[in-house]
Amino acid sequence: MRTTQRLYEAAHPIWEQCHDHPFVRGIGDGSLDLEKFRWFLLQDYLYLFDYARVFAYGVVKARDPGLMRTFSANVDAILGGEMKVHRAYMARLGITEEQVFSVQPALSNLSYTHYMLSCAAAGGPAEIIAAILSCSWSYAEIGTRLAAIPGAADHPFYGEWIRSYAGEDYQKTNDALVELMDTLAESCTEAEYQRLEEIFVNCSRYELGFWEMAWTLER
Ligand SMILES: Cc1ncc(CN)c(N)n1
Repeated sequence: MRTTQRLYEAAHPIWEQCHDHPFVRGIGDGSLDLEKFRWFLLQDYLYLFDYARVFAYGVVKARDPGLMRTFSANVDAILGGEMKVHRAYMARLGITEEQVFSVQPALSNLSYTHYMLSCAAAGGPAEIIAAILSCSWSYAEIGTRLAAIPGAADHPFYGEWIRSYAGEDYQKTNDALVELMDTLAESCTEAEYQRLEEIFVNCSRYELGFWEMAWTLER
């Protein structure tokens, strides 16, 4: 069985809770309270800077030039690609980048990013990809599932969010990361695999916590 298939199965019950979370459901049926989305957006914008830093660790730790370029391209894809959608929503909601920086990250957010950064600091490229993969992959799945709800991707406000994660660019970037995880784990021992699974499942738990943080407006 592919490593990513094992990882997916290990985290599957948590991912299903993410799909069932009222915040995610609210994006899908358009009923999500704007105040909750606004809080999510602010927190997620802060989150993505650290997420990009986790990839930057990969640039430092990779020995192979091709792998360095992959990590570097992902830093770019986050700062210039995914965050562009956030900036568009911020403009719609009248939020400036300066205002985001005056917001305190919620503890669920801070704990998540610090966990990923500590895995990246202590590990190598495989641990780094394991730490970012549940983030990238779960959103790819959420985007795809939400886009399959009739009318959801055309919603005047939440449609753009759905289209960005269901879109070809995001899906392709995620597919490449899934493939990279399999490549990097190809010759790992069972004990090394267990460490990757631990990281992947913990990050999936943090993903669920992030939805809950936004839903409860955790400060
Ligand atoms: C918390 C979180 N997790 C995942 C993603 C998708 N990159 C995100 N933007 N934010």
